[in-house]
Amino acid sequence: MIHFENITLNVPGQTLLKETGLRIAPGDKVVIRGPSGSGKSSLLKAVAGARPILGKISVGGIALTAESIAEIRRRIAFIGQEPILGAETVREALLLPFTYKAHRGKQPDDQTIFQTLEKLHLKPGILQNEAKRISGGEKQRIVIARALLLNKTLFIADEITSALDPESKQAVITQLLHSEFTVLSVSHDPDWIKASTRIIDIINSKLQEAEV
Ligand SMILES: Nc1ncnc2c1ncn2[C@@H]1O[C@H](COP(=O)(O)OP(=O)(O)OP(=O)(O)O)[C@@H](O)[C@H]1O
Repeated sequence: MIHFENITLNVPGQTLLKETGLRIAPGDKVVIRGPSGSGKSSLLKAVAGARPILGKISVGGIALTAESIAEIRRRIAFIGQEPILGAETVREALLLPFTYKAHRGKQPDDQTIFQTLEKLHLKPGILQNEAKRISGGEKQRIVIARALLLNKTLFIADEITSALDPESKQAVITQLLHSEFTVLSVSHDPDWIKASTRIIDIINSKLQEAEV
């Protein structure tokens, strides 16, 4: 589902990561661990074409290039540490993709929206809130809700449980990790790591698979 081949991640004056290969298969739940500044977030961003990286990345058989970035982003649900919802209210943010040509006419009804929010331990009242005023953990769950409503199956998630209360965290773990989805994540949360199927540590600028 995601392949990395001969990748090198540089910051000025330093190589953070140099790796010959990593293959993530459909349905894998991969969590990346490593010290602060080791390049975990950068690696996730590189998959979405949002961080320069040397080497080859492919997603669903499509090689990441300047031309294919838009198509790859359409396939991925990227949940960053501080999502920008890009709309005035939470409802507008949630339904934003359904105003685009690719999803027009497929807007979910209110019942489906409420059920999706409930799965993520969010109350329907949040829809009326100003998008920029909800908490970071709520923003991340709205991005997940949007991806579920769009039937996305490939999730890239950067520390998405660190700000959550236990019930919300369990809801997110159930939706993303007890699922058929493919998930590439960064986390230090023991519950998230336990529910993942593969653990990869960044050690001395290399990716090293750990025992699960
Ligand atoms: N767009 C960028 N351009 C240049 N350097 C960057 C960029 N983004 C991040 N960096 C640098 O790359 C390094 C790795 O950052 P990254 O956020 O990937 O680390 P991380 O392992 O996710 O850290 P943390 O656990 O603290 O979030 C840091 O030194 C950071 O300053």
